[in-house]
Amino acid sequence: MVVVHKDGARGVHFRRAGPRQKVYFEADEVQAAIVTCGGLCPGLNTVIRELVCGLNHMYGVKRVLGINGGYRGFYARNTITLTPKSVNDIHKRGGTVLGTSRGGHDTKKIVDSIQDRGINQVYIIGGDGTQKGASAIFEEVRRRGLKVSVVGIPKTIDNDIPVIDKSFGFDTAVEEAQRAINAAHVEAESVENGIGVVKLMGRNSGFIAMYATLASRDVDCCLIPESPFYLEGPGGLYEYIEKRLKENGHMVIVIAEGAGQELVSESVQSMGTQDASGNKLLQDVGLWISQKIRDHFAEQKTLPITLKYIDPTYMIRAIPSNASDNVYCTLLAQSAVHGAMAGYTGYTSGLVNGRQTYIPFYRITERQNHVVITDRMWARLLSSTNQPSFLDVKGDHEEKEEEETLHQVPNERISKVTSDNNEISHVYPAAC
Ligand SMILES: Nc1ncnc2c1ncn2[C@@H]1O[C@H](COP(=O)(O)OP(=O)(O)OP(=O)(O)O)[C@@H](O)[C@H]1O
Ligand SMILES: O=P(O)(O)OC[C@H]1O[C@](O)(CO)[C@@H](O)[C@@H]1O
Ligand SMILES: [Mg+2]
Repeated sequence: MVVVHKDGARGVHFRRAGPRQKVYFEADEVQAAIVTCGGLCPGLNTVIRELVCGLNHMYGVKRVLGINGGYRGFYARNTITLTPKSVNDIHKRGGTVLGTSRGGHDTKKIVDSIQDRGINQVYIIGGDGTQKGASAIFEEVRRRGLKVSVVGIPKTIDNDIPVIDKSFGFDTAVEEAQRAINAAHVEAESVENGIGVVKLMGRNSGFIAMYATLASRDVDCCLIPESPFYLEGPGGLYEYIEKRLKENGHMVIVIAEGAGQELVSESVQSMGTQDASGNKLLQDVGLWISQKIRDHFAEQKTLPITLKYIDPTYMIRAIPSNASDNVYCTLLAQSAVHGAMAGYTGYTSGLVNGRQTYIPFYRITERQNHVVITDRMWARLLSSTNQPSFLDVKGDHEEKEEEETLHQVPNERISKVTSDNNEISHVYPAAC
């Protein structure tokens, strides 16, 4: 059964991944290359391993090169020969055996290198930036009329790549985040009015924070970039912390690194810089919020708190992938190989509605995936933590007050629509 939204976009279908009857490349003419770009993610080595083994075992391809250190490795570094033997154990290690980098994408130099080395299959593993780079390589390869398959494999622990169900490594990262949350909870519940603050990755998308919170059940408040929050006044964070401490004696806050950046910039001078790939560098919201909470309760003098701040940032992405991510990485890599061997190009291998598919690059690069705070999952989180939605921002308050002052009806009588005849009748309130 196919379930569609009544008003949703129709007619977007992706080609199903898998082996094809007709194989475009002869095994001995294939010169494949693999590159990993952007930040680390659990499962990178598994994908590399399964690409090498898939090419070799399924199609008899013997020549596979590893490009060292991300995109710039195409023109600035030596390559590594990859064989099933050399990659045999790498899935047990975190990181990427090929190395990675940000920046350094020079389309012309990269395609020159592809041409010079006689590469005819390029497997590019990386996040949203990497897929944009892969798309530029694909266009340049096409412009030059080269017989080269350019294939993307989506990677990001932030889960910010659109269309696909989720990115590999995400489950592993969420699982590892549990350890930090658990530590924060143990610290918080061991003292009077203890607060544990955990900062997790997610610069534009709060998926890791949201799923880590839902998985844990120890988290009382989850703050993500998509849901602006405020500290002071009714419905604010300080009020909620006070309530939670009075109710429960301790609390845990999970905050995504991209949350509340506008608040931090108000009080800390913005660095206003970017990384080598052009991604905005963020302020440390975890440190900032911890200090704000400490200062607030110190000023109040009514509720002495103890706050512990845990920042497991790189720990959740520098680890090997768990069992389910290993399976997922294997399927992505095998699908990528089948597509390239069949002669497809300009696609990303991805899971869509539970099916392995080939997604044209432009679908992946046209937008970013975000937590939709009006959607079910965020509502489920709010029900689970019972935290404020922070939708009642100051502006809304003012509006509400204005609305309330409009209700100046004579207080003896109120209007009601009757359910049986739909006529408006006037009834007296029960208390009168
Ligand atoms: N618009 C773009 N066009 C071409 N290349 C790009 C573009 N954006 C980024 N890249 C290149 O892609 C590589 C990785 O980009 P980036 O550092 O943004 O990481 P990413 O792939 O988005 O992964 P993540 O954000 O998950 O760490 C870099 O080498 C960068 O130069
Ligand atoms: O310090 P680096 O390597 O730039 O990586 C940090 C960024 O990488 C990501 O993990 C995405 O890969 C983001 O969540 C984070 O902001
Ligand atoms: Mg990115």
